Amino acid sequence: MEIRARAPGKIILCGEHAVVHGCAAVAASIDLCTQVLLQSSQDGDVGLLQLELKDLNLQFSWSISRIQDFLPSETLPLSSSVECCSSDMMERLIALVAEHNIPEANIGLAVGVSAFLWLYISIAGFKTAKAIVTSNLPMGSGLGSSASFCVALSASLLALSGTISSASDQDGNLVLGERERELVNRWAFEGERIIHGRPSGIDNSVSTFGNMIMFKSGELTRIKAGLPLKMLITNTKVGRNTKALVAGVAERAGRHPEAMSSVFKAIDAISMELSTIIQSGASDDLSIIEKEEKLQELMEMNMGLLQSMGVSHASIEMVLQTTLKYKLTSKLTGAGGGGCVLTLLPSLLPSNVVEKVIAVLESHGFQCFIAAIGGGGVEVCVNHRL
Ligand SMILES: Nc1ncnc2c1ncn2[C@@H]1O[C@H](COP(=O)(O)OP(=O)(O)O)[C@@H](O)[C@H]1O
Ligand SMILES: C[C@@](O)(CCOP(=O)(O)O)CC(=O)O
Ligand SMILES: [Mg+2]
Repeated sequence: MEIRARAPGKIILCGEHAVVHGCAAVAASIDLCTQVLLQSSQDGDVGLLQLELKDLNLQFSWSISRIQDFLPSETLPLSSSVECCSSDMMERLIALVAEHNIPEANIGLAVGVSAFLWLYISIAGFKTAKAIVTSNLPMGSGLGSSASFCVALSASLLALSGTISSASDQDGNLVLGERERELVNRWAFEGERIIHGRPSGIDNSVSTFGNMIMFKSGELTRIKAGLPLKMLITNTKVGRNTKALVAGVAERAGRHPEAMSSVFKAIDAISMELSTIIQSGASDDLSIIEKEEKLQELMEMNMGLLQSMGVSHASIEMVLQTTLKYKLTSKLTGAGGGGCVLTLLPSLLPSNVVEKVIAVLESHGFQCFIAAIGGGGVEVCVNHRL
């Protein structure tokens, strides 16, 4: 049997970090994704669990009996009853991963590989298989590579275990119902927990369900954009780690509870207003230009509040200043501390201005692209004949 799953990355239009503290945030899927190819029963590889991270040219392999010796197996696999990874289990997973020498430059991968092992064993049990992962999402840049990795893995493993077994459409993709997507999402959240420490759940939700969502206290509301949105994404290429940044914000909130709670509350109000504007249709009293101006103002306010949380970075400030010279508004997206920055491209902006701003940003060593926003969520395709 061969299973393919693909899950999109995301941009957060408003509300990152505050969403971890129960406030509203707005996110949309983008057309960059992580793909997992899961091959069960490889000839000659019986008794092995293999993980190949193709883009990084890294391979991991464990004998199933070694994993069984290492992990308490009484309750596994769990597949339809989602459970979180205990701290004892986490320590064992880290020890299993540490048996492989991960290059120092990729050391952040250790938690991703631990999440793989946890999801694999919890959902599929001790089966022989090989997972080949590819992604065109920059890793650790704020575009939700961790969530799309966990969503694609969870979906493929739930299909392998037979827990999700819907009919296929004409392209061979499983037609996933709401409950099946919900199960994928819950497992992916447990994977995100291993990578992020304290995720809000917004990234795995938008990767699972796609399109545009508002997310608050674990509740997802779908948003139908009535306004065409075009965003330039600038990757500063400054590496950072979501777990550390989220923990830093929590520590600041611990030191200044009243002030930080006001910051979070302001962001909540900004997210609500932003989602109302995005959803308003063409028949609304305000013209598209007026709506875009409001969005720019809200993005600017959100960025100011993110600065007050301590998650900006010199590279992000450089993008803000550069785009401001062209009267364009930008804000960081994701956890900040480097990573990616969004710039709203208003509908009447001449294309030569976009070209000029991209040229200046790229001359600083940044990488710019325009991603399509709001495509579908996770897709799974099962081939029983292989
Ligand atoms: N394709 C992948 N293979 C293995 N691990 C991955 C992959 N994509 C993401 N990860 C894990 O997620 C981490 C990056 O997640 P994070 O810091 O949340 O940034 P982001 O989600 O914005 O890309 C990586 O260090 C790695 O542990
Ligand atoms: C900072 C946060 O709001 C988003 C993190 O996104 P990313 O991992 O940087 O793509 C954390 C979360 O919501 O779990
Ligand atoms: Mg992440």
